[in-house]
Amino acid sequence: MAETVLELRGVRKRYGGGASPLVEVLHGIDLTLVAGDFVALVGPSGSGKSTLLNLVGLLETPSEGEIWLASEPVHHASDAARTALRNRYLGFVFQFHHLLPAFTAEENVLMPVLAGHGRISPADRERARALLARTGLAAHAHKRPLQLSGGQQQRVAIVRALMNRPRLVLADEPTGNLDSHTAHDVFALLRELNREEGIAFLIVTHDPALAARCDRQVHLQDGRLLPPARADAPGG
Ligand SMILES: Nc1ncnc2c1ncn2[C@@H]1O[C@H](COP(=O)(O)OP(=O)(O)OP(=O)(O)O)[C@@H](O)[C@H]1O
Repeated sequence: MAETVLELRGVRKRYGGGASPLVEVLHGIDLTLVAGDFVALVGPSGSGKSTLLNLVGLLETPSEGEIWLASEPVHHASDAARTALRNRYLGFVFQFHHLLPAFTAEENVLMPVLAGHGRISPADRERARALLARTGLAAHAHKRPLQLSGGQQQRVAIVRALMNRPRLVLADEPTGNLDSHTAHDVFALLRELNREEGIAFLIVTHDPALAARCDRQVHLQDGRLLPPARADAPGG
């Protein structure tokens, strides 16, 4: 059986308190992802997708419930521990790539290595070059972000997310800023890297066509996950 990379048990998130009213936006989320999973997180605006991604990304803490990454409980981790856990287990891809404009593609890709280990080894450089070549960017490794197209910039951001060999990549509208043809290519690349590297992906997307290309869709509505649609259900 594939190794569990993420487990949420009864996760609730509330905002406010004190002078402002307390509002619960996630009402008891249970979710499991295993190695190699390729899962779309879908739901209407305001349903809680970003909140859920921020909790899994250890950018926020749950009000109740448990979050496990691999076999580690992370819901009570300190700020310092969360930073270390993020570097060890997680990669991030956002709608806007957030590449550093003053640095080349290769330097941008090496940033998480520097952040995680404090130094860059020859093996790290080799992995960076191999991944850039794998994603069709060999000739662009020494260019700065502004010298690259939108699709190329997003591929650099994807390579950057994979550098530390994460168990799980969290992608928030990773193709939301691209034209549909480029979005298709970038999504296909995510899929190939998922298969080749066995990394699990949790992808927030508003695009039903892209969501349909994932192995599984999890639907959030009003802060709750809907039961999975059954393939044998009428109309399903
Ligand atoms: N810091 C906060 N304080 C108070 N309420 C918040 C906070 N962050 C999010 N919310 C509320 O939580 C709910 C879920 O928001 P969230 O951004 O997670 O939804 P979403 O599904 O990602 O929406 P979208 O698709 O529009 O990005 C919304 O009602 C939002 O107003």
